[in-house]
Amino acid sequence: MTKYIMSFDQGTTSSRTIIFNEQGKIAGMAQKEFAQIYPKPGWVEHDPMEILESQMYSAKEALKNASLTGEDIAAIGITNQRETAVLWDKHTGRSIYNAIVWQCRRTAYICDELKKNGYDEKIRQKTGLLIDAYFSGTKIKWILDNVEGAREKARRGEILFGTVDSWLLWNLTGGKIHATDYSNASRTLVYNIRDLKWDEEILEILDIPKEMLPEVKPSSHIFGHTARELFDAAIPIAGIAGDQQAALFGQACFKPGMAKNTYGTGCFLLMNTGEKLIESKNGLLSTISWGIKGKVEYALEGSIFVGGAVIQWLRDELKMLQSSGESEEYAKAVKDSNGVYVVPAFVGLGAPYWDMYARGAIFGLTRGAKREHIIRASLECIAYQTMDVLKAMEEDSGISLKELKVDGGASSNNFLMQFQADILNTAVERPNIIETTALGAAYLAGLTAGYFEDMEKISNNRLTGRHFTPAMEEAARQSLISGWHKAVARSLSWDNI
Ligand SMILES: Nc1ncnc2c1ncn2[C@@H]1O[C@H](COP(=O)(O)OP(=O)(O)O)[C@@H](O)[C@H]1O
Ligand SMILES: O=P(O)(O)OC[C@H](O)CO
Repeated sequence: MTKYIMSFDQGTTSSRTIIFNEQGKIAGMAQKEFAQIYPKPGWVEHDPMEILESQMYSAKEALKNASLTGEDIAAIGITNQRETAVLWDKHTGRSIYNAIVWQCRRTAYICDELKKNGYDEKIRQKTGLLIDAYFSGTKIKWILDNVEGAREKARRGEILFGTVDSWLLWNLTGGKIHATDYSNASRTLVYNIRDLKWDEEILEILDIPKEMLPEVKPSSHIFGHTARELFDAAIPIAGIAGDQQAALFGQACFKPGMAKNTYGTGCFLLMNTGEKLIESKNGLLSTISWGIKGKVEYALEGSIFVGGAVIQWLRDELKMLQSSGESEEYAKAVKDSNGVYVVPAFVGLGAPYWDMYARGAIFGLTRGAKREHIIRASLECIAYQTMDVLKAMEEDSGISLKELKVDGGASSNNFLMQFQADILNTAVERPNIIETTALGAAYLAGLTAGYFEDMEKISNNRLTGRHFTPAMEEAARQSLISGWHKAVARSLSWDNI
């Protein structure tokens, strides 16, 4: 009987399940959006139960769409929005606070304190990360500081922490397995990516009890089996990776120097650096890409906090669009942005600026500025931000990319992809399947389950979809870029001066 791999892609705005066959083709899929909770400016939360329920709903729908049952699934792969922190009670299985989302800025004051105490270099050396509210460490501390009795219970091992993969794994296995993989652990700010251990010293600085942390396992590994009542089958959960690392795997970027950019809620440009841990001098992160067969490999990462989310903002908050896809027509309806620049620093700016206090702004408005210009400028800012991190990456790695591999929801926008190629003056290559995050998790699970033979076979599955070739005059390019940098400079430090 033919079997399939089921991927759970738990993203920032929706939970998706995609079922793949042996050629990496999609046999069925389903998706469910869930609520974004903004209790205060700059704060972002999710309800952990809604994360779980939306994921389970999409899994059942995907099976139905593909006319399959749990018995047809050889293995499950999990991939997830990273850094988002969930704390739950081991006995009741209930979360003790909403999930604090990676975008949330509430712990900026804890980060300032850490910086004031001179921990920057130590933390960078050990974790490959910078001190920023983005990562899980200060979010865990915040919950422990703010939920009465939580720290004592955590010390007794009664409260558990997990990134979203761990939360799903715990629930899928009926509360039996508390684990994560190397790639997710490397985003917590408390994991030593050189020694491959939770870092006792950083844990002490943040007053986080070690007892609450998950076991860290390889990304391609049998973590456990689903509780039989969920899918009428005990399916092995055989792969876990953070969504950006999973996309790197799904794009078959297996060799050092290979890179991809994913355009989802944020944008994340990752370059495989193999077994070498490259320290950035230009505001990028060093992170674990995956651990397979007793070996971990590293990546350089440029994290952009708001990518496709700027389009979602135009749609949901400003009501300028009915759908995200519509942005393409509006952008093409005008010949340029008419001097308008959008800086989408809604939750500060990530790489390479790392300013927790930058805030969003629209510059260059004149009486002639129309809705189309603002929509176009919103798409353009996604490409400018990618240009900034790509430049940093080329400097750090000494590698000049001949072509940028892209994926993620917003990469379906042809205007954006052409503008990206133009502004980079580098070709952009979009694969046939832009769901590479889910595909990467399926590959990781399928390798362990013996479903995919090896990484070479996986590389052969990759089909190129469309190439975008740069076509902008150099003078025009330089002039647009300088306008962008002027706009960014004016949005910095907005919230703390
Ligand atoms: N055609 C499009 N043009 C521009 N943005 C888009 C388009 N389609 C989707 N998006 C944006 O991409 C994001 C969704 O991409 P996805 O990869 O599903 O994200 P995530 O995994 O972060 O939830 C949303 O922010 C949405 O606004
Ligand atoms: O949900 P996504 O796809 O935007 O990914 C979020 C990242 O993992 C945050 O680091």
